[in-house]
Amino acid sequence: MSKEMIKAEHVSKIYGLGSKHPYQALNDITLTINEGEFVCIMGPSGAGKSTLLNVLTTIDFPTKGKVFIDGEETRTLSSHQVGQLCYELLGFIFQNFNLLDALTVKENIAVPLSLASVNRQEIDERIISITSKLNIEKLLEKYPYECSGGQRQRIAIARALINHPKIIVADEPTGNLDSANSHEVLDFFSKLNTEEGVTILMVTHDPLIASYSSKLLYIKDGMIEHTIHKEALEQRDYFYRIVDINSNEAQSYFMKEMQ
Ligand SMILES: Nc1ncnc2c1ncn2[C@@H]1O[C@H](COP(=O)(O)OP(=O)(O)OP(=O)(O)O)[C@@H](O)[C@H]1O
Repeated sequence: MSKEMIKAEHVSKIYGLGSKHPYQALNDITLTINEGEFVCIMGPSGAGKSTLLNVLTTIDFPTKGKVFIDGEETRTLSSHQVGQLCYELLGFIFQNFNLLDALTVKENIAVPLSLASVNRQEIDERIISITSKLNIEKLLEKYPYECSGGQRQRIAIARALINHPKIIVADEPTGNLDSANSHEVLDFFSKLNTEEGVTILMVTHDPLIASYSSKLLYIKDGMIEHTIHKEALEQRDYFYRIVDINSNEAQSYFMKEMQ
């Protein structure tokens, strides 16, 4: 049986609880993400995609319900333990890259290891290995603002992977890239997933990007509306199913708005 990497039990998230205008962003979500799955979260703007990603990965915590990462219930951990869990298991990649312009590319990539007091030689070896895989080994002494968007995204990916995470967490990771760069990044993620068994959890708006996943969670109004498994489907047929769900949902939204 596959190992459960992330599990959510009856998770709800209410922003501004106790304020005049509380907002329920997630409503009673239960799900499991097994080791080696590549899960995409899709849904309309404001549906709760980023909130779900954040709550599943310790960036935020549920108002109600429980989240487990590798069997640990996140709410019960101290902030030190959360930091340790993130370092050992999770690699984060965001749309806006979150690179530090005052540091060189090499220093940016080394940040997670420097924070964990890994020795210099080990840091250098890991940087050489990951940057050559991502074809950015010539950029190490540059600063992020001297690099292109595609290069910056690869630097952010290198930083996320430098601690050999078991789970990659990505929120619109290709949102700022052109389609050639997006597909290069997705091919890289796919390889990590199929060849190294890295679990991937990703938010995207793009059905073509989502068609690289093995499971799609379509969320609407803070609830999981559809779950689709790729299983034996060809990527093309899986893509069409994802497109169908998105367009059916867009159509019913339009009909509701027009009434
Ligand atoms: N810190 C916050 N305080 C109050 N409400 C919030 C907060 N963060 C998000 N929300 C609200 O929660 C809902 C879900 O937000 P979320 O960012 O998860 O949506 P999303 O599906 O990722 O949207 P998008 O595709 O537009 O990025 C939205 O209505 C948003 O306005």
